[in-house]
Amino acid sequence: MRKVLQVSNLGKIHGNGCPRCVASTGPDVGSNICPHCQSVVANAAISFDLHAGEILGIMGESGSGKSTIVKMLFFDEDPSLGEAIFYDNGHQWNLFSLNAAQQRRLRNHRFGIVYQNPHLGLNFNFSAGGNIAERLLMSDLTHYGQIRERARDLLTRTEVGSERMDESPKKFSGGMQQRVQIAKALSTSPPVLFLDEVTTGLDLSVQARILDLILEIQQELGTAMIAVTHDLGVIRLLADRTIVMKNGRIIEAGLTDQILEDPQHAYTQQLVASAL
Ligand SMILES: Nc1ncnc2c1ncn2[C@@H]1O[C@H](COP(=O)(O)OP(=O)(O)OP(=O)(O)O)[C@@H](O)[C@H]1O
Repeated sequence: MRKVLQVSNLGKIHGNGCPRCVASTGPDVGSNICPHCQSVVANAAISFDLHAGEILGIMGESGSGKSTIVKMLFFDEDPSLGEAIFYDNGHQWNLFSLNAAQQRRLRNHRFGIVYQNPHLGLNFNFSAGGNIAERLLMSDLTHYGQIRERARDLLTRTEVGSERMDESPKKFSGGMQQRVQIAKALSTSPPVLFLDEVTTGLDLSVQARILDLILEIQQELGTAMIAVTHDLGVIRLLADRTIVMKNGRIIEAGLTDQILEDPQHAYTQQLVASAL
């Protein structure tokens, strides 16, 4: 399958860091805090590929470093270590060597993100349609009629309903707000979509419908996605392949079915057993 992202040895250290940070933290030590300099090694030695059209799950307990991976790839945080290559229409972008304008361009055109907290993904002072328009205006589409048409389409497709286009998302339920975030992220037809705990905190039936929508998008648009979650149910339903994290490191990676049926690492075995 065609590769869209190649992540190599990525890592993030909060604090001054020291030469012993990486070797002195991780699952073998049971901590992500460097005993020598007290820096937090949010993650290190993170390597994986993302292929066109697949959903890659990143699973692990709170604090294991999952969200930090997505934050670095979406340029919300600068990495301390490693690199990532984005393969796009014959171009290869070395993500962390790009200047700020190039990074902004990728964020606005080629990557989309849906956050757990809708306040991070949406501007609650704008209408649902206005939120989509805001993203489209940062890309190439500037014609008012075309923007409204695109917003209407997206809100229909994500089952928010085009009749609610001019309402603020602050009046919407949590599930609807996630749908508006998804519509906004999809507005530029990005080949890569990042999903950070998108169903956490929602009712189970609402969660199920959002997960169905995500699968429909994968099937219809062939969008490659990275889905960060601590929920094994979400992994089971969405992810083709899964990475399991603990104390800032990948402890297991492979096809989701294999990981769930025959987990190799003791920690994964415990996670799977506790969800049964
Ligand atoms: N700005 C920061 N300064 C210091 N430590 C931080 C900072 N941001 C994150 N961390 C730490 O980095 C580690 C990884 O955080 P991250 O948010 O990636 O974990 P996570 O697995 O996504 O957890 P959660 O599911 O709770 O969001 C945690 O120990 C966290 O406390």
